[in-house]
Amino acid sequence: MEWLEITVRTPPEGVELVADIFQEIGTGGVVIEDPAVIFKYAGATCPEEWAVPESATADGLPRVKGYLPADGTQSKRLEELAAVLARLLPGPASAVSTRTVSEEDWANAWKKYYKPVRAGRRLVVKPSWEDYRAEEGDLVIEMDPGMAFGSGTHATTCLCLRLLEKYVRPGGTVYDVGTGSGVLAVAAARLGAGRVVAVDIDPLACRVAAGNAERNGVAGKVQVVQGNLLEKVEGRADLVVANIIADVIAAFAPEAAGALAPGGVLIASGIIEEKAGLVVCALEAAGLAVCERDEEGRWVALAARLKA
Ligand SMILES: C[S@@+](CC[C@H](N)C(=O)[O-])C[C@H]1O[C@@H](n2cnc3c(N)ncnc32)[C@H](O)[C@@H]1O
Repeated sequence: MEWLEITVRTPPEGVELVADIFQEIGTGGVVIEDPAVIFKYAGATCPEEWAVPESATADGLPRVKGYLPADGTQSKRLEELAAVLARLLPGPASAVSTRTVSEEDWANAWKKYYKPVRAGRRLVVKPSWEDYRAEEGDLVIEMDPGMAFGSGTHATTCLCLRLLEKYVRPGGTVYDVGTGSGVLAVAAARLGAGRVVAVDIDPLACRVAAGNAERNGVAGKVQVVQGNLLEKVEGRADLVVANIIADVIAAFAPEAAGALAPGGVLIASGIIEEKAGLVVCALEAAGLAVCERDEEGRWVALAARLKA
């Protein structure tokens, strides 16, 4: 099915009005891209996590987008929109542009950029729809991340996979906190962990993670739990891995330390380099000694052992 994407650039005070007009001409939901909001949140967390197209912030003006089915009635409704806009928001400040998007392309566009990636010495993460000829010794993990984070290609995930190769012990228990697609939980199980608990706060991620555990033949080892950090998980693990963001990791350090068996290891990722010091301090305060630091670009991952 094809859709007409209508974009109206407007001064901030026009955003609500344009959104109302879209509702009136029957676009259903609207998308608002407001540079002020984007910068507020991107600045407060870290810009690398926000894949914001440059066009969305180029002139500092908000954009309101609505979608109409490209079914032959769209020209009439576009005319209505132009007439109402001219009346209510006169002047060059509000500009309308359109493009046709196909639902199929839209839902699947990301797939063409997702190719098998090697992380570490043995692990290879491959999309479920791609062929890959495994080399001797490869541990191939098949992923379909859907809408969940964790295709395996992000630097923060690769860092975790590399550290998992070093720290997973055969038969050990692993907690994967913020499992997303389940990529790290599946990797831990394939690397020989005896039991893996994969937790995510997002129910959609939990469904995707369970599907990926099944796809990789490790559903019997991987228990998926929906919950906040380790609130719903009892007992101790030999390894806890958490790829979230620096502030969450720092706050989570005492809970992680409490969930580790003596000598157990926390692998923490999703840490932008400016915040690595803050995380190291939090880990040490929680009784964890940093034993390894790995980096990719501006991302840092840490392995820290619970002091005996
Ligand atoms: C950056 S993704 C990591 C996904 C995957 N583990 C990977 O390494 O590619 C972070 C995940 O943490 C989850 N998350 C964020 N805050 C959480 C919390 N307080 N408790 C559990 N999961 C959380 C998010 O829903 C998201 O799926």
